[in-house]
Amino acid sequence: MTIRVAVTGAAGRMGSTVCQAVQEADGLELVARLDAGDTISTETLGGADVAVDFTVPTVTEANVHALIDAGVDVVVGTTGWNEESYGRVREHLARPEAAGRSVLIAPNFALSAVLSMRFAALAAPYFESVEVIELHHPNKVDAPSGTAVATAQGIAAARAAAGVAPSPDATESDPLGARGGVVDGVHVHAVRLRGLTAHEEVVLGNPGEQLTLRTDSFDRSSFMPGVVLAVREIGSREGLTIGLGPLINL
Ligand SMILES: NC(=O)C1=CN([C@@H]2O[C@H](COP(=O)(O)OP(=O)(O)OC[C@H]3O[C@@H](n4cnc5c(N)ncnc54)[C@H](O)[C@@H]3O)[C@@H](O)[C@H]2O)C=CC1
Ligand SMILES: O=C(O)C1=N[C@H](C(=O)O)C[C@H](O)C1
Repeated sequence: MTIRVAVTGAAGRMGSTVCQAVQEADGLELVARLDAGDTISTETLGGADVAVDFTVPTVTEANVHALIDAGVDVVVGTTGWNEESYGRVREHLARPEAAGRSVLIAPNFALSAVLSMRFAALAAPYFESVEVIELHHPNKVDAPSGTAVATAQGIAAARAAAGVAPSPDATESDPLGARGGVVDGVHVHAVRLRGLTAHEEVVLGNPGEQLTLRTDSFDRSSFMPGVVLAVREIGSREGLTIGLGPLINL
């Protein structure tokens, strides 16, 4: 059976790459390309079964609610989500009129990044210190990256479950914010550099040793197998799924 796919943010870097990947994938058909200024409705979605949203953090939540109302399942790669916005989607999906609808929201669809997040959570309880450094192209509008936030949250949860103390840090003065942002107690640093695409390092330290986990998306093609998998699988899932991990037994 063919899965009909609409893309919101279709003119963007990710959206246009997704359109091409959908057109090249067996069993998928691209039926609508929407971007800023286009209304989301049953008509404009062109009979889609699934919509893929790669827009901007300020609009993605509204798009997801509109897409659920328009009767499609939704795969979301846009960043900017948090527990409150996840909660509103869960509440929407629980309404009778949304019965059977599913949403998957993943901060990163690249296998290397998904595995790196998992490895970081596994390693985090075994080290005194851990910090996250994300590095991206300078056109990115949000910092830190959604991946870095999710990585830090996973690290913090693993350390809390294991009863590990906070990373040691004697800093008393930091007028410029040079120690970066802090997500659930984990320091996160953002680099924006022309020439980069999407990269992340998790550095973990003990006396006399360091573990570095690094993931590099050199090209947006790295995200496409995960997006296509999510499009294929979303119809057989219920409610809200967060991350690609559950689809690949991670
Ligand atoms: N989950 C993942 O694996 C990945 C996630 N991302 C995230 O995807 C998002 C998009 O990234 P890029 O494609 O690089 O950005 P981009 O700026 O190239 O594309 C965003 C597109 O959304 C459009 N847009 C803005 N408002 C809209 C609206 N109301 N309705 C429909 N379209 C609208 C813009 O016109 C633009 O074409 C970002 O949040 C980024 O962090 C990026 C790469 C991988
Ligand atoms: O904006 C990007 O480019 C990316 N955004 C996502 C994020 O913020 O984590 C995923 C990937 O890092 C690329």
